[in-house]
Amino acid sequence: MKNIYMTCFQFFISYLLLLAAPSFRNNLVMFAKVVFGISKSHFLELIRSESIYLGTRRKLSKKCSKMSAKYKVVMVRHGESEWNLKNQFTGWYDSKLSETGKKESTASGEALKKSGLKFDVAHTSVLLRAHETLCPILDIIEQKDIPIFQTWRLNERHYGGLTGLNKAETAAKYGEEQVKIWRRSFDTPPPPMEPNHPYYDCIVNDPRYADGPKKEEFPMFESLKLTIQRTLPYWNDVIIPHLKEGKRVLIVAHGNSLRGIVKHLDNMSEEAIMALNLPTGIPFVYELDENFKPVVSMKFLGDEETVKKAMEAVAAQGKAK
Ligand SMILES: O=C(O)[C@H](O)COP(=O)(O)O
Repeated sequence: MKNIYMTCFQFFISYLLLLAAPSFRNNLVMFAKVVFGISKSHFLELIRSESIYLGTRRKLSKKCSKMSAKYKVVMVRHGESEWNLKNQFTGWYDSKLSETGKKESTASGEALKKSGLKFDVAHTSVLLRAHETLCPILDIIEQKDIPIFQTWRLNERHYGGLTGLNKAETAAKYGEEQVKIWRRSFDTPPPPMEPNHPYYDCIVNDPRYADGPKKEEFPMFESLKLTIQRTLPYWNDVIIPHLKEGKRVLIVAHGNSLRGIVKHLDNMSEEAIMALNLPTGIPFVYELDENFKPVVSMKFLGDEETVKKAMEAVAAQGKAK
């Protein structure tokens, strides 16, 4: 009985705080503190992760639903790679798909087949894991003959000196916060890849880069901001013209090159994009209006719970074991 009185009292106090405190966020923080007894930082972290994933998307789809769609683009982050499996920073290292990654690619193809989506053109990076994801997809949807455009501009962001390091071990050494900054901050880049780095030669001298990037633009590290600076020209100069020609576009690329495109399309803030972790091998659909603004935003071809769990697993890769 005493507990019931106590709970009612807490709700009453919280209600008064909701009316009295100056900002809505502070109100919520106080409400959570009084009723659930959780700290401000914990509560803000909860708001951040939940609201970015659910709230922002709901807000976007509400805003979008009034407009009419003219273009459709489907994006897929490649399936799990061997280095994803070993939890190593990969960037421009050319890791192959793991066995799970191969199954994810097949599952992507099957999801696309089930949804009846067809394409006129596919765009991908020059990295094997993206190509190994795209091929079974096209096979399953019986569209092996469509033109495929490969470009370094859709490559994963270059992880610089972190390339090859284990993410959990790096978190244990430098702290989870630092690893989160390297992985998810908008404009703090990882340390550069120096010429004595074990993977420097195989990346810089890889013949597939003979036609670009130019020597002076060849990255030695990239933040998300820098990644967007080389991805967006491709979106604007190649993909948009294809859409304007009425082509249905499929993009198979990487966690961070796709995050850059998503940030651009959904006009996400630097803070909001930090919380987005794209899962491997689950296609997602954008429908765009005549001005290339989303009418349908990041609609995954997978059930919400599976997608959410897969996103959380990607976020957790940067935790110390
Ligand atoms: O390059 C990598 O290591 C991954 O493909 C993307 O990694 P992230 O989720 O740590 O940015």
